[in-house]
Amino acid sequence: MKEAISKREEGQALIDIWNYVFGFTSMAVVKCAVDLGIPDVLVNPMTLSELSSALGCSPSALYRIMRFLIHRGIFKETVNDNKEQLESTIYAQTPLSRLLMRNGANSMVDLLLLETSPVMLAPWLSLSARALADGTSSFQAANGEEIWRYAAKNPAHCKLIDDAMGCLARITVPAILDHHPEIFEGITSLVDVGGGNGTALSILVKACPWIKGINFDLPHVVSVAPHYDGVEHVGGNMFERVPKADAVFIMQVLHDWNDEECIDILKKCKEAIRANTGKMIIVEVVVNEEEDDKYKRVHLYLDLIMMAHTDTGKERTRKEWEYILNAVGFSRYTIKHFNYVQSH
Ligand SMILES: C[S@@+](CC[C@H](N)C(=O)[O-])C[C@H]1O[C@@H](n2cnc3c(N)ncnc32)[C@H](O)[C@@H]1O
Ligand SMILES: O=c1cc(-c2ccc(O)cc2)oc2c(O)c(O)ccc12
Repeated sequence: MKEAISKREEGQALIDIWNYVFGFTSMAVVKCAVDLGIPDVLVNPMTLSELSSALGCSPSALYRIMRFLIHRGIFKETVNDNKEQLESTIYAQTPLSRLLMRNGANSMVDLLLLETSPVMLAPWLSLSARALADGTSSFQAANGEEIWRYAAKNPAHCKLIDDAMGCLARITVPAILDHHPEIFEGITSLVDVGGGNGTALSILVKACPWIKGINFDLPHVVSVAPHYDGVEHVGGNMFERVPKADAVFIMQVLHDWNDEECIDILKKCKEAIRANTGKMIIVEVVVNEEEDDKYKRVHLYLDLIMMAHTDTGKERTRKEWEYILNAVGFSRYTIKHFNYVQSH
């Protein structure tokens, strides 16, 4: 019996291994579909010939791309009810492809464009045993600078990062407001440290008009940030000084840094919050090592993204966050969970 199981497992392994040898194909074909604009064009079901003429691309190549994406559940193929047309099937959207529409609800396009950019892909190729052994930053090995200095010197890439983070903020901030609106009660001013182009704060102050928002990031980032009512952009360095406010909000920033750097950043944040009644709001992933929850794969992806894209960043478990919070002197804290997605 045991031998039969191991034979079956070995057989399955010979199939599964190809997911890792050719895994990049899925990302590349999804990127191709987004570049072609297939999710946006296919708002109404179309035949292959209608889609290829709408996109201006070869029907034979398009057929093969759609065949792959349908197999992965990104589009679907249904019976063509229009009997006047020769083609018996039509292509249609799915919930997955709607997330790849450039202006769709919860669009993930800007994050996909960041992750599939040559600058962000290159570090994965230098994520070698040597780099892991001597702690060389893969991003720096591939691009010559650590990510934030690189972004300061390359405005186009900085925009890719800012747009990607804005795309995430449009998903995470509404989820935070939906699950935990009480967090923002009693706050009249809030500084978003590492707030990027201000997308997160623009959503927050719209939902909480009693809050004055200060979007704090590096000078080269805020200098090109759009105007938002209720949001003041301030340039600076979070390792030196953070603008004062009732509350400090810091989202997906600490995971870019090691423990000592996080402690330094949070000490500057602690100095900035209103004495006695001020509030520190940290939005980060908490890796659940005990059980396999449905977000664990995303959290582990993210941890490796930090390994590839930052010098010292990582995702952290509850215990690892508690070490940092205690080291900063936050004796009292509450960990509130929220799901990125509204799992109906
Ligand atoms: C991963 S992004 C997070 C952006 C935003 N909080 C969000 O979640 O959408 C990290 C941000 O930290 C900013 N940052 C990096 N080093 C900084 C520093 N020394 N001072 C202030 N901001 C910094 C970057 O410019 C970037 O906007
Ligand atoms: O490439 C990234 C992606 C993220 C990221 C992705 C998804 C999330 O839910 C949160 C964050 O964060 C990054 C980051 O903080 C960074 O410094 C560089 C790259 C990325």
